[in-house]
Amino acid sequence: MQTIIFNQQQSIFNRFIAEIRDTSIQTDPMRFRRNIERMGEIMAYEISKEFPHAAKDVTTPLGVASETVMTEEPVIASILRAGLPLHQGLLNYFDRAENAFVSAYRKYNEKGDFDIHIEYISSPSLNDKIVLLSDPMLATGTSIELAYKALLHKGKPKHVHIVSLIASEAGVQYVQNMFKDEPVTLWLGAVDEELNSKSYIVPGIGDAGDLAYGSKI
Ligand SMILES: O=P(O)(O)OC[C@H]1O[C@H](OP(=O)(O)OP(=O)(O)O)[C@H](O)[C@@H]1O
Ligand SMILES: O=c1cc[nH]c(=O)[nH]1
Ligand SMILES: [Mg+2]
Repeated sequence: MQTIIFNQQQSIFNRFIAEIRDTSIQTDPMRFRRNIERMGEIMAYEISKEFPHAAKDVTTPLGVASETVMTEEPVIASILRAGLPLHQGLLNYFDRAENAFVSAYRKYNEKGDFDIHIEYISSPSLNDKIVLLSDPMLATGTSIELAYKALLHKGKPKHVHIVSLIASEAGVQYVQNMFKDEPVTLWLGAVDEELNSKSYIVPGIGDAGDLAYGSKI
């Protein structure tokens, strides 16, 4: 399984990662969402290089141009709710994609432990499709795992690109182990060392869903 980590290279992508981490910039939720969207756009561009392409003749006002263009559209499958701005960024470039949504949230008990609950799924057939499974945070990896298993009820993709912005080392290992024999590629913005006792990524960014959409009760 191939893993690509964007902030290991120098590019403007790293400024967007830095901004979503920065508490002085996190006060602007529109900028937070838009930075996530912009990273989704950059990732879509890089992922598109892996797609099948073929030559196509295009009629211009002055003649015919041959361009090598993508021949297949993905299904973009995102985990609610923090996945929404990343989904939009991917969709801005893969603008003919089909779309799927899975709800996953941490349900806490009195002891402070939590389970991941999946209650909603909306998806086209995934049989033999290229699927982009997106969620900005990959902490323990459980949400990705359960969302993927739920999506399998909608068909078996031929390739899955997991797209995440901030991951923990433990989460990356968990996902790499889970998908080691599968046609899966892991695209990550940055990998952080730690998970704290509440399974938040450290230094991370905090709660991505709350930063994008406000706190919930
Ligand atoms: O890898 P994991 O340990 O499963 O954690 C990552 C999950 O946590 C966040 O969602 P959250 O439960 O905060 O829901 P939200 O998007 O509604 O805020 C995030 O968007 C992932 O889905
Ligand atoms: O660090 C984390 C972990 C899970 N979900 C988040 O939003 N942030
Ligand atoms: Mg959250």
